[in-house]
This record gives sequence, structure tokens and C-alpha cells, in this order.
Amino acid sequence: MKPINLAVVGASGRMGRQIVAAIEHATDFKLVAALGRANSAAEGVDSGILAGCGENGIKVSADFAVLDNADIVIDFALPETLTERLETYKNYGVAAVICTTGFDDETAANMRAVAAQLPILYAANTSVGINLLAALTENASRVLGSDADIEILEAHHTKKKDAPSGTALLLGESAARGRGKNLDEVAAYDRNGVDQVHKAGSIGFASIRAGDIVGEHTVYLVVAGERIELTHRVANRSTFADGALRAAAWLAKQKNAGFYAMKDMLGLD
Ligand SMILES: NC(=O)C1=CN([C@@H]2O[C@H](COP(=O)(O)OP(=O)(O)OC[C@H]3O[C@@H](n4cnc5c(N)ncnc54)[C@H](OP(=O)(O)O)[C@@H]3O)[C@@H](O)[C@H]2O)C=CC1
Ligand SMILES: O=C(O)C1=N[C@H](C(=O)O)C[C@H](O)C1
Repeated sequence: MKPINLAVVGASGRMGRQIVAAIEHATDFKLVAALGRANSAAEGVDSGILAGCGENGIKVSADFAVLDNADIVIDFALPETLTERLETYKNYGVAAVICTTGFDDETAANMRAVAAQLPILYAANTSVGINLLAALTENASRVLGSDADIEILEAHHTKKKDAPSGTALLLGESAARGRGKNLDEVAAYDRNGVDQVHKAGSIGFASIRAGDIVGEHTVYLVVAGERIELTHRVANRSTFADGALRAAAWLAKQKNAGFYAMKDMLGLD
């Protein structure tokens, strides 16, 4: 079978390098572009060398014209220029798996607008386990109803910029949906001050940034006399890379434009 021509955006980052390394061993993908920001220290450096898997001849570049050769983009870059990148994917007609987190509501709306013209899969977390946890969270929240106090705790490495994590927000959305609410209506993000009780019906968030923690999330659902703690821990970033490649292979088969999620790929709805 013909391999999928893949472009990795954010190729010099922690996750971009994982994807480049994972493709090295995959027969169903061919790396055709390693993209990043202009004036990056990584510009012109071989992406295989950066990823620690040996020279692959694909240099990190900021010239998105190479997307002409790509079937699918996997984007693990930062949120600042995400709107521009989405516009570029649309112009080149190349479907994209977007894994970036920490973007604002306007960018989220732009992503949905682009998805009206192009297959876009947005995954705040590409691990299979987290997406299963999101489904379990929705179900537990539905069964326990408004009696449960729900709080979400996430822990990540010291270099992570956004908080709460995109995954914590995904889990919060699932918990809110279980109660028939939108997260915006019930989220409690900042617990800092003198009147910080858990308001009935709210969903609280807390973040830890320490050491080299790859990614840990716990949803607490607490009712009188008992509590459920739904926890997921990732030991290695290769878990995210494997999930992103699986998502890319699935997206390559989608003929219609649309805003897809990992749960569509996993058949979790
Ligand atoms: N969906 C998922 O499963 C996961 C998502 N993530 C998310 O992916 C993103 C990247 O994470 P991580 O790899 O750890 O981060 P890094 O900081 O290690 O990498 C970020 C990459 O984006 C590039 N970049 C920096 N600024 C910009 C910009 N303004 N425009 C475009 N590209 C830019 C960097 O280039 P340079 O090297 O030149 O600075 C680098 O290649 C984060 O949003 C993170 O939350 C992370 C892990 C899993
Ligand atoms: O920045 C990270 O590292 C991670 N980011 C994603 C998020 O914000 O949820 C996914 C994962 O937890 C690692």
C-alpha cells in the first residue's frame, strides 16, 4: 500500500521529535516535511538528527510550500500562530490532526470554520486511554448527577506553558456534558483568595507543574460518604506520538470535510 505522506509541524519540539522518530519505524507513513517557525534555531537542521534517530534528509523549514507534497499534517506547534497555520492547511487542501493546546475561543472558532472545508481532527490528547477516560467521566457524571462535587487535577512538566491543560478541559467538557451543561457555565478555574468554596454544580480545576512529569490527570467525583477518582498517567511521549499517527491514518480515509475528534476515530460515541 502507498504510504501516507506526512508533514510534521512543530518538528523541533518535544512532541514533533517524537513523531519524527516514530515515523522512522512506520512503513505506512513517509515524512515529507518537518516544519517550524521562521528564525528558529532548528531551521535547516536535519529533523532525524534532532529526533535522535539518524539523518533522514528532511530539514526543519519554515517554508510551508512543501505542503504541496503532503497528504496529512500533524501539528504539535504552539498556539500563537495556529489561526495562520489553519488558513495555510486550508489553502493547500491538506487535512490536519491538530494537537496544540492553550488557544483562545477565537482560534477555536476559526478551527471549526476551516473544518467546514477540510477534514480536521482536534485532539487535546492523542492517547487512547485519555479518550476512554473522557467517556467514563461523562458516564459517571451523568449517573451521579448534580449530587457530585467534580474537581479535575492535572500534573505536567515544568516547561508546559498552558494551564489548565487541554486534556483537563476535555475532561471538564465531558463531565459538564454528563450533567447536560456547557463547561463555560460551570467551570471554576482560579482558586486563590479567601472565599474559594466548591460551589454546588461547579467543576473545579487545579494544576501542578513539576520535574519531567509527562502528563497525569485525575477526575474526582465526590458524593456524601464515597468518592470516585478516575486517573490516567502517561509514562512516555511515544504514547502521544502513536495516537497521533493512528489519528492521521484514520483522517486520511475521511473523504468529507468535518470537525473530528479522537472519540470519532475510536468509535466512543
Ligand atoms: N495532543 C496531545 O496529545 C499533546 C499535545 N501537546 C501540545 O502540543 C504543543 C507542543 O508541545 P511540546 O512539543 O511539548 O512543546 P515544545 O515547546 O517542545 O515545541 C513547540 C514547537 O512549536 C514551535 N513553535 C514555537 N513557537 C511557535 C510559533 N509561534 N508558531 C509555530 N510554531 C512555534 C517550536 O519551535 P522552536 O523549536 O523553534 O521553538 C517547537 O517546534 C503544546 O501545545 C502541548 O500542550 C503536547 C503533548 C501531547
Ligand atoms: O504539554 C504537554 O506536555 C501536554 N499537553 C497536552 C494537554 O495540554 O493536555 C496533552 C498532554 O497531557 C501533554
